[in-house]
Amino acid sequence: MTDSTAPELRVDEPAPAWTGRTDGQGTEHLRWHQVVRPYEGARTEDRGGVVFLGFSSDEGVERNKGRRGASEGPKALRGALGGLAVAGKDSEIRAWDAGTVAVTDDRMEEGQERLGAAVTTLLDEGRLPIVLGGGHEIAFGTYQGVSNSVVRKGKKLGVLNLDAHFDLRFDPVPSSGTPFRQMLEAEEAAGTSMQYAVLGISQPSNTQILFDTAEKYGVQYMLDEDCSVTNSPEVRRFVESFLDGVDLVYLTIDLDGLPASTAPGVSAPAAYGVPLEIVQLACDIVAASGKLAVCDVAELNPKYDVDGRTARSAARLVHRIATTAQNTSAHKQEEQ
Ligand SMILES: N=CN[C@@H](CCC(=O)O)C(=O)O
Ligand SMILES: [Mn+2]
Ligand SMILES: [Mn+2]
Repeated sequence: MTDSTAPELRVDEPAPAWTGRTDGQGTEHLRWHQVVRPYEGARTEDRGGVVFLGFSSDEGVERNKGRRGASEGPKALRGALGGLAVAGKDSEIRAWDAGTVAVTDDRMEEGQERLGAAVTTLLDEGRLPIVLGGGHEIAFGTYQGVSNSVVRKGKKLGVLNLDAHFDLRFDPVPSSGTPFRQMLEAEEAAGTSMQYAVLGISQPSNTQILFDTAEKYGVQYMLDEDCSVTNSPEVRRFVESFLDGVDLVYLTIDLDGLPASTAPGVSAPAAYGVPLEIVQLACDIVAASGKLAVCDVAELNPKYDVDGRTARSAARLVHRIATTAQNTSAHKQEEQ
């Protein structure tokens, strides 16, 4: 049973009904829309499992001079994931939808705080929160959630960003381009320790000052050009070495790290990009490590998507992470 004194999770929009093709009710027919149930806070009896949480926001991308539309990302991602088939014969997948935190008007910071509070509640209950964005300002909300959770206490946090961009901008106004600088500054102020790593950096999409900032903060990164499928052993080494140096991981996926052919529905499509195979490999390694605390997916912009490609790619990654993480001991139902 969950702790009846645990705070209720507060969102702005309730979980929608999940939909998708239905082939039958037996476990051999299962798709995600038949598995995901509305999350009921302290009334949700067992622990563990995955909880999806939407973060609907355009404000960070707007402030960062990008293209609006990511606020519709949670809806598109739920829609794409709903129709995917659950893996395996006797699936142990347990998944809930807690609804959506929505940024209204320009009140982005308030939304990030509400997202953080929701993520903290879920982490403190032993869940794996998977947050569906929303612009990459989602990251400073998710980060607040993990930082304030009991799971973080005394642990070195690793933040792995799969992204073409560092998002370490020094702009005075927070946006989708600043969350990791905000985190690193918060860690400095709190005297806590965090390692930031990025897979897929596009050199032409990041000015020299961003590389200088990355160096100042000891950021580990690999360029998109070095993330080809033939170079997958080096990618594996990079991710494993990052994992070795931290206790707990926050994995954040910015879909603009994928090639524009795979992910056209973003504010800043990638001319080069990291192949889906490699992004999935990184996700697999992290999800199977037992260190994954929380994950989010950012920048899905259905307005610019083509045939739902970006939503489908994102859904496939979420499917993979949720499945792999639940097959590792860390997120299996606690045996008490
Ligand atoms: N979160 C996105 N960040 C990128 C956007 C780049 C662009 O719009 O071209 C950045 O600030 O560098
Ligand atoms: Mn990006
Ligand atoms: Mn980003």
